[in-house]
Amino acid sequence: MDDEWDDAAEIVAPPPVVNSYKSSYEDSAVDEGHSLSRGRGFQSFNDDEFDKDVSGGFGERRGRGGRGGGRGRGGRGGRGGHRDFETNGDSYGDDNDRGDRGDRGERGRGRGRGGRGGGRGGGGDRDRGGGDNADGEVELGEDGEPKKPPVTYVPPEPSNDEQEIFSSTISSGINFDKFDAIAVKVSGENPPRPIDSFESANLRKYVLDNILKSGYTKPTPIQKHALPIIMNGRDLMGCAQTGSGKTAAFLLPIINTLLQDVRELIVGPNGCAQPQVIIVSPTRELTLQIFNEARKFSYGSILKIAVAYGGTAVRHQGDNIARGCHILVATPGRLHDFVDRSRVSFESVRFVVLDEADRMLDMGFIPSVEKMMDHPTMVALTERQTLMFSATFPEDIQHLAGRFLNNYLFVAVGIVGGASTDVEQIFVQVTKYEKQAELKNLIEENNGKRILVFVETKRNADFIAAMLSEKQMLTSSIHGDRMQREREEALHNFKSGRHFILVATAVAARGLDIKNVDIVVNYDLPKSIDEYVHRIGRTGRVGNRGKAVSFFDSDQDMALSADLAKILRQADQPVPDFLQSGGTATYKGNKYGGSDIRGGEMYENFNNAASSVDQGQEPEEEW
Ligand SMILES: Nc1ncnc2c1ncn2[C@@H]1O[C@H](COP(=O)(O)OP(=O)(O)OP(=O)(O)O)[C@@H](O)[C@H]1O
Repeated sequence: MDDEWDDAAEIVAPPPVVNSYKSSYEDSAVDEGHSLSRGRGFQSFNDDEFDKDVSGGFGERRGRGGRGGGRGRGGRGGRGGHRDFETNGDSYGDDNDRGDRGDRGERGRGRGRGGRGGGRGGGGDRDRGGGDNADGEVELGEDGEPKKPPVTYVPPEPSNDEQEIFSSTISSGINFDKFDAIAVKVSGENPPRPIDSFESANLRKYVLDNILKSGYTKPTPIQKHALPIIMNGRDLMGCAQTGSGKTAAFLLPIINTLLQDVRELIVGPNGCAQPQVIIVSPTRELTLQIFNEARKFSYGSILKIAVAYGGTAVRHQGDNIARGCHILVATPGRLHDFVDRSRVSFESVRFVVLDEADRMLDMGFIPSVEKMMDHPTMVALTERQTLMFSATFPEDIQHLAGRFLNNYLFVAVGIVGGASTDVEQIFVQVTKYEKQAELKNLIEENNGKRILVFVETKRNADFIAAMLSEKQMLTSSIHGDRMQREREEALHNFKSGRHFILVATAVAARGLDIKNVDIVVNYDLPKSIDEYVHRIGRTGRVGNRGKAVSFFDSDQDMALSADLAKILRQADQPVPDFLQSGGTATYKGNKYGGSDIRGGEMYENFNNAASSVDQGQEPEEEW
């Protein structure tokens, strides 16, 4: 179908929006989401059409039909008015998600979970399957397959209220100044000198003003190094502990460069937008968060920021993007949807950022990243800057990363893959039968504290949330089987304090910056140490103290014990006896600021890394 847009590169300013999360989320009706596209000289995306014939390629294996009704999600009946377990837990789901999550892929270690067994491919985010109607019955299409309703969810418009925009920051805590004592290792050719202060960083006024409005008084170590490196045109692989300001470390210099050296915003023929910055991250919620951070740091400037992530109406995002954007923040699946439709191309790219880069380069997401980096329209490696950030960066993944980087600098603040020392890590030895009672006790003892509970399966997330809600403990849940509206609502409820407990799968493990998370509970421990580090990093951010309580079940978790013991020792925390005898650690972080794989010795894992990618496994986007 011919769905040409206006050829003109004319940019129409987006309409002012006043919507807040509150008002939008409290309206449970599904918004058709057409409003922005009408009468503005742009031809809109047609969601139905978009959904129908997106073809091959990694990004768009969205697998909508397969998930939804086919798996008998009858248990989700009543989702329309569902309010996150305030009434009762009606969403047990019934996917066999133990198996689904088999190839979590962290560090390619696998830990014996095995692969998923095909059929659910997807190079990035995947729009939610439909197929089950409100009564939990499966609607079949002409082909007998579960019918795919178009995704109609239009997320709330971001606020334009200055106060709201700048209120997202977590205030720095008492240990913020201790960041400066952390050893920093910089390697690579001719690194520029780190900055001492934002004021001395040669930033443009807009940027500096926005930093001050954000309440930042001095840069964190990763910011001290990353700002001059990026502003000097260099590629960077940056590793620093969770909650230490990596987002601003790349956004500030990028925004500064865009404002310093302004280039025309190009919207090519047929409304194909040519963003100057592409930022990809592995989850929808993190993508949205980075989008809001980019809006914050560019507030008041001419820069246009757009966002693209799955589970939402394509038309709405497409229309925004088609107005032209300097910065596009996206999940890989939705990004490729737009690229394959020639709605986005990479000709004008100046910066490519992989946030949570080790995840983006693990065997699940690497096909999407390769597809983007090797895309015919992508600017050559030497003509763009490529930036990668994460708190964990296994050496095998660093090797893969090298192919996308040009003479890069490597900055490691503290131990690569180490846990934030501001998080007190407590372990409780339990059997699986004791976990529920243990969790209830913990919540009762910490009445009024904000608690983020991680579980391994989507089913368990729903089950635990329902169980707690029945006990009058207001709880939300977030996982890959919930609709995007529900996911955002759950996160909003938790962030706003409406619900004090959020039960989550690994979908919430990385990057999310939520104020006042007092305790992270690992109800189930993850299978990889990296994920453990990211999960507990949802608390204890920017110098605030946090606490993580992990239920250790010897029958399930023994394989992780040596890595856990090592992480604890590195953080100078006591190691319980039951973690002492757990075999060999796989995690290689050392006490001296981590390592740049170009140093030599670490090439040993290279072959393993390459072969795991060759298997072409899908990413675990449906955590
Ligand atoms: N220089 C600073 N001064 C005070 N607060 C800061 C500073 N830089 C960042 N922050 C705040 O610190 C919090 C954590 O930052 P951010 O989310 O970028 O951490 P991160 O290192 O990316 O963590 P993760 O590894 O979990 O993704 C945010 O609320 C951010 O606004």
